[in-house]
Amino acid sequence: MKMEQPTMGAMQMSFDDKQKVSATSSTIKMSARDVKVFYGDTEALHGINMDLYENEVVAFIGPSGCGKSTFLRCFNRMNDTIDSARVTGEILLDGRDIHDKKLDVVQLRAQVGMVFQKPNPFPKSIYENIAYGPRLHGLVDNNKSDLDEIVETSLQRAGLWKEVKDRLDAPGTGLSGGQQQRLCIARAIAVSPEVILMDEPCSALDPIATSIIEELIDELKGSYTIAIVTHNMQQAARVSDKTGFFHLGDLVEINETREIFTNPKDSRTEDYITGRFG
Ligand SMILES: Nc1ncnc2c1ncn2[C@@H]1O[C@H](COP(=O)(O)OP(=O)(O)OP(=O)(O)O)[C@@H](O)[C@H]1O
Repeated sequence: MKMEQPTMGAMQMSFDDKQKVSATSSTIKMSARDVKVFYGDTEALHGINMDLYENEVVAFIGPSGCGKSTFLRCFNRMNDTIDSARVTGEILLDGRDIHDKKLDVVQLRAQVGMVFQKPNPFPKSIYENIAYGPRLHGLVDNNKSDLDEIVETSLQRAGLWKEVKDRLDAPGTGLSGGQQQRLCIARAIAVSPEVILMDEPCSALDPIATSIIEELIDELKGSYTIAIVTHNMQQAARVSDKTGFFHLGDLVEINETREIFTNPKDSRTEDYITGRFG
């Protein structure tokens, strides 16, 4: 995929235009402590430490293969689904170890929802795409009006309600790519998550659909903690409060997004954001 490589000057302008304000949240939602991930014998992540704060958007940037997606998947144990993957270290959600044997992984993945690169609605109606999770998690007693309300609220929060309210029985797969991605966000929202992980959620979308999702991310952070992997540095600058730069399986630095793009501490970060390597 082609990467945007804006200059520092261009990046500065986008900050000035938006007058982006630094994050103010101080409550840690999730923490990673000395997290390593191995695929077979290969160590892909070399002991990462990071805190995700409530109501904050953190962007993970870095060259292809540096471990951004692998690290993102640690927060809801999606690496468990990869046979060769082994995770060590500690990941805490509200101070609780998510690898605790008593913890229900299905419940964890509702609390820590995920949106993927390619929109992946179920081959079901728009309504059923949203209703499935709340039913599975017992959030409603199959009470139609409660379920209707969850479906409507979730679609509203994902900015899709107006476009689909008259065709809730139509297949989710019949929507445009951008609409499908918002459907997937609505599906994640429907099970009352606290954290939403997004793995390049706009990479398959056109610029208009991308900007709708970016606006949505800005709204959603009022209610959720969001971590987003992106190849697009302009996008990281637009949507995130903090940015972490990864390189060869290490988290080189994480800081306020403005700092990362205007005053990086590590020469590797500077080389990356100025397009010297990618
Ligand atoms: N399922 C897997 N099996 C074996 N190795 C894997 C697997 N998934 C990722 N890796 C390896 O782990 C390393 C990190 O990959 P990862 O996909 O996390 O990086 P990334 O920064 O998200 O890359 P990209 O930006 O290209 O998506 C790479 O060397 C990759 O080849």
